[in-house]
Amino acid sequence: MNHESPETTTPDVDHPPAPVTTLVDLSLADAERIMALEHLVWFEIAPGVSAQDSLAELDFSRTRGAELASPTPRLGVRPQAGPPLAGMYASWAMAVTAPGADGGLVRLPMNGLTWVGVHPDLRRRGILRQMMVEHLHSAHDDGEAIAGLQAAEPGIYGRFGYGAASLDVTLTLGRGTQLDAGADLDQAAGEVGTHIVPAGTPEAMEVIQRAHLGAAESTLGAVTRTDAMAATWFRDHPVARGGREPLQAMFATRDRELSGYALFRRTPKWEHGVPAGEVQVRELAASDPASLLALGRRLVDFDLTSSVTVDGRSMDDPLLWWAGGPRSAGLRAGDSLWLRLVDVDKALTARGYAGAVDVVLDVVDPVCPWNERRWRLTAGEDGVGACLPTDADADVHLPVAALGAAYLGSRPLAAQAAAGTVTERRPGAVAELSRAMRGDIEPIAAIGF
Ligand SMILES: CC(=O)SCCNC(=O)CCNC(=O)[C@H](O)C(C)(C)COP(=O)(O)OP(=O)(O)OC[C@H]1O[C@@H](n2cnc3c(N)ncnc32)[C@H](O)[C@@H]1OP(=O)(O)O
Repeated sequence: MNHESPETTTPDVDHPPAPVTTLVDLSLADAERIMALEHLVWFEIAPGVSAQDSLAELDFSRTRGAELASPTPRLGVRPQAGPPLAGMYASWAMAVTAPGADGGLVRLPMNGLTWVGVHPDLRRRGILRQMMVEHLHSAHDDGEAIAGLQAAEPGIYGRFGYGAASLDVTLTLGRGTQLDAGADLDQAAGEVGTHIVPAGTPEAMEVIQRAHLGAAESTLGAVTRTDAMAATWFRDHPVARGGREPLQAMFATRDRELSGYALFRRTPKWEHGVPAGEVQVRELAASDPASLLALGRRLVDFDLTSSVTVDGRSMDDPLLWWAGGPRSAGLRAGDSLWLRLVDVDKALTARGYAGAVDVVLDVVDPVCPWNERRWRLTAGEDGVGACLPTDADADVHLPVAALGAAYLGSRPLAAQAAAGTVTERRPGAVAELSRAMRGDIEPIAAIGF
């Protein structure tokens, strides 16, 4: 599919004309110009990582580039294989765990956007907008009802209909932090075995992926990698990791069954002869609280270390409260997963509800106009939902981003109404919808992608 931006003819110094760009498929043959763009956009060159290794994670069936239709010759540029890229984006066929019917959870496909970048010479001239329109329209054509991303900057994606649906909570725990979980969990955690292996081998990567998918079944908000992504995700580049150790995997097992994993690195450090090594935990997930407790206890108990930083947690994470709460755990938080309902009806039918609901939604969505209409959302006491077009009067008027924000059961619509984003047209409708969409616990942060 090619979308072309309209050509502007009136010169305007403050608002330069939108460049005419064409969106094209990218392949490994474009490696040189992809890396040239990426280096300019991210100015973050990992030493020791080849272009081939960097690009191995991309799914080239879902990777697109923006080419200038008429590139002008540029002084000081050596000839390249093709015209330089004005921008690019890629996506992966991922999955997310959402609230299900009857108090359960449901795993749903999610189009995960990544590698978004526009050449600095061409920024703020509409190229991202062109790529986002194509991305969301392609997802619609391909039947992908839910799209997600992690935003490099928080101000970018709301205008494209994404809402921040989960928080990324980082905990910093001192070595030896007491994790007070109560006698029953203490006993259950005592029955969980843990062991450490280098994460970068094919054998370890296969087990990490199994543990990752297994834990996501019971973890609201969990975002998962495909098997293909997993095969390249944890390759370790000795030069790029600097003074830190190779990535390590810690596995939890109970009765020889895999029940959780942690991925971490330690950085050696000494202060006046006292060991002060730092542990950085990149991923931590378990299928049950006892396995999480067993992993957590080992992570805060490494010799020669003094602190452990754990990324990717939630406000309801047991680890946070076992450690004594936000002040004891040095809590910091930011936005994690941004969700976008590509097809409002399919996405709202796919998740479950906390109780009965019957509301007419008047959805505003200029980027995906097929959503911009009134929809009747119903669910019975069993929480099984259905969302169908209707001409009935609206009960709630809201932008599509508000539904993305509330989709994982966090960010209640009642709170969004209080903030002025959502408007009630029938008294009581916002509370009814808000309660039905609310989850029992806060979603976990997404993995980095
Ligand atoms: C999922 C991910 O991969 S997130 C990674 C995003 N990439 C980066 O941050 C890398 C560095 N930045 C860039 O490459 C570019 O500046 C981008 C991709 C952020 C923006 O690309 P541009 O082509 O300049 O955006 P474009 O001109 O299409 O702007 C579209 C809209 O977004 C707004 N916008 C663009 N960048 C930002 C920003 N960083 N913060 C807030 N608003 C922004 C524009 O003002 C414009 O708003 P409007 O349409 O409401 O008037």
